[in-house]
Amino acid sequence: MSARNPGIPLDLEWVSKVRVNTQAVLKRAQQIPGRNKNKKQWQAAWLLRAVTCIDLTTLAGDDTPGNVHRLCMKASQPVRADLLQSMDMHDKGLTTAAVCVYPSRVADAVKTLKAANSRLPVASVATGFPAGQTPLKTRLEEVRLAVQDGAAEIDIVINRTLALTGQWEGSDFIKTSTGKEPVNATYPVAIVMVRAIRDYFLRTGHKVGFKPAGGIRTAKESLVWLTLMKEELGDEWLRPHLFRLGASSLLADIERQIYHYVTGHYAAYHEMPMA
Ligand SMILES: O=C[C@H](O)COP(=O)(O)O
Repeated sequence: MSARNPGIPLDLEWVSKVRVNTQAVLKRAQQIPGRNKNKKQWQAAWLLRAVTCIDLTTLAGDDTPGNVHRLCMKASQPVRADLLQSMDMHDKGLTTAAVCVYPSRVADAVKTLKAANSRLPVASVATGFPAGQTPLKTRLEEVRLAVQDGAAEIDIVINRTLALTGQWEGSDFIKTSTGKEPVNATYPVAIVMVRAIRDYFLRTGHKVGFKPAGGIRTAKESLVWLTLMKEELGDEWLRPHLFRLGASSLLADIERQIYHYVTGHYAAYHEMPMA
């Protein structure tokens, strides 16, 4: 994580002055997918970078200690060792950025990672995820309990009622969505959000991170997200302290593409077991 954002007094005049040129944003969003033309080893390098930015996530009602254990092991060794060896990346300590689970599964994740001698952070969604419609008292208690169980990062569902009525302040990271909505991370919305991050940085000097989440499933999409971040905010926002991809199944496709890069053919699904 980057240095904490101390926040600034809420300036609704600044907010109300923001204007978005919808047509220009939509045009820009259409262009970005065509802008990453990297081939072969450069593309493989970008895919490995994407892996380091993934919050490998399981947020299912039927999560168990068992599947959280598998998720953590996968996050600690996200790409098959023989593939990394072929790319001379076996000794770089490649991991995802974090694992992301429900508060009640934090202790399971922490236990597995500790046993595996991994320093990977555990992120917990909290505060009445995904609707966020629980009282402040229980929201705070949920955060306290997740931290007590060892969560290093908390994905807070903002109180949208307060946000819509202009009662909000700064944060360290902003996330597109919970991943549980019919529409989640989209490029046009992301462009508006990252430009707000840029404005905030220019005005205050504080760097806020960005996390698109929900429905990001293909290696190709991960490259588009990296391109968007690089072009809109610069190279520093291509690193896990300022950029995360919240995703449950993206890693599987990235590993398949890396397999293809290394071997020249696609792996059968049974050759790429995924947590
Ligand atoms: O924050 C993470 C998202 O809930 C994951 O969404 P996904 O299962 O569509 O990848």
